[in-house]
Amino acid sequence: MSEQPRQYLAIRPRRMRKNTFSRRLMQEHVLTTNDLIYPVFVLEGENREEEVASMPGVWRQSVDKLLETAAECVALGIPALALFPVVDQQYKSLTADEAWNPQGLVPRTVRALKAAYPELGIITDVALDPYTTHGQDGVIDDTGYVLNDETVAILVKQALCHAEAGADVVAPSDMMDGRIGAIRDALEEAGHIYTNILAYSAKYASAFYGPFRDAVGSSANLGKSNKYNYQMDPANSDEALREVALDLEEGADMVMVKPGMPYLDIVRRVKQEFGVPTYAYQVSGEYAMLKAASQNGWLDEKAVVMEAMLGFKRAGADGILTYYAMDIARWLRDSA
Ligand SMILES: NCc1[nH]cc(CCC(=O)O)c1CC(=O)O
Ligand SMILES: [Mg+2]
Repeated sequence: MSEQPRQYLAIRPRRMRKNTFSRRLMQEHVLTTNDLIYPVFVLEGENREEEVASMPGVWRQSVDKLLETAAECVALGIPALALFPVVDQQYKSLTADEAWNPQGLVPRTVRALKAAYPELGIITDVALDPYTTHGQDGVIDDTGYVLNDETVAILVKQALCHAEAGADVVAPSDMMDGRIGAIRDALEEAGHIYTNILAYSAKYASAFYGPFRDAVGSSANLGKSNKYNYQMDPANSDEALREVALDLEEGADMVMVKPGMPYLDIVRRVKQEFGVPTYAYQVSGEYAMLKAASQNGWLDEKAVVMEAMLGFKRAGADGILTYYAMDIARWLRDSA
């Protein structure tokens, strides 16, 4: 006996999608300005602004100009900036001493930003690549291998220098082992008990960092070498959980997954497993892709950027570091 076909569809998922009100009621995730961290590039001098060739709309700015950008971020309600220095070649060395110079570009910029906009969160990058002549994130031996413990000792000085300048959050992005614990101990000992650590726990050896290395001028120094002996293999996922577990045990307050869009599975697993504040970095190459396609008229920029943001939120990110932060904040404001 053949089965009778059903006469009516009891379940029609499209019913809920038919009207705007029910689509709104059914919406599971929402992006707000509270989710945004804006990465900025600072350089020496006054009244200087240079657009990054491979990142149209992204600028390297001297501190006075950066203060104007910060004012806009405050007005737009962006919670925090992530600061990256463009260091003059003359200050680079094998031992990256400039990384912890209290009069260096980063501490000077932090002091200026905190004095002008105390409520704006300032996140500093803890890593040696802007300060080494070879562009690696740490100090190297004569084979070019990045030395772990020697590097961590310098990262501790760098993090302390940033905290003393008033950074709210120090963000080690170097992937050395044990640096979170060493930095946490040093901060506690120095009385900086409220300095947050945002650990780049799962940072992959990614080709999507290309435009960033142009922006800070480390790509020429790096040449043909790579970062495979400290950044993670894109083939791995369990390893990310082990890295996050270690950084949390060592005293990280927040963890970062980087890059973003090709690694949303990692964001999801980290958030699900640990339930800690989890961030994703939509990196320079992701920005460059979306920007280039939009400039060609191949993609609708606002639509794809907002869709990408919802992807991060769905995956479980509590916030997104994105070069689009100011554009997004304006779009959110104008559609409110
Ligand atoms: N400490 C290195 C660092 N800090 C920020 C980025 C990349 C950020 C981006 O691509 O937007 C990188 C990657 C790298 O050069 O290995
Ligand atoms: Mg680690």
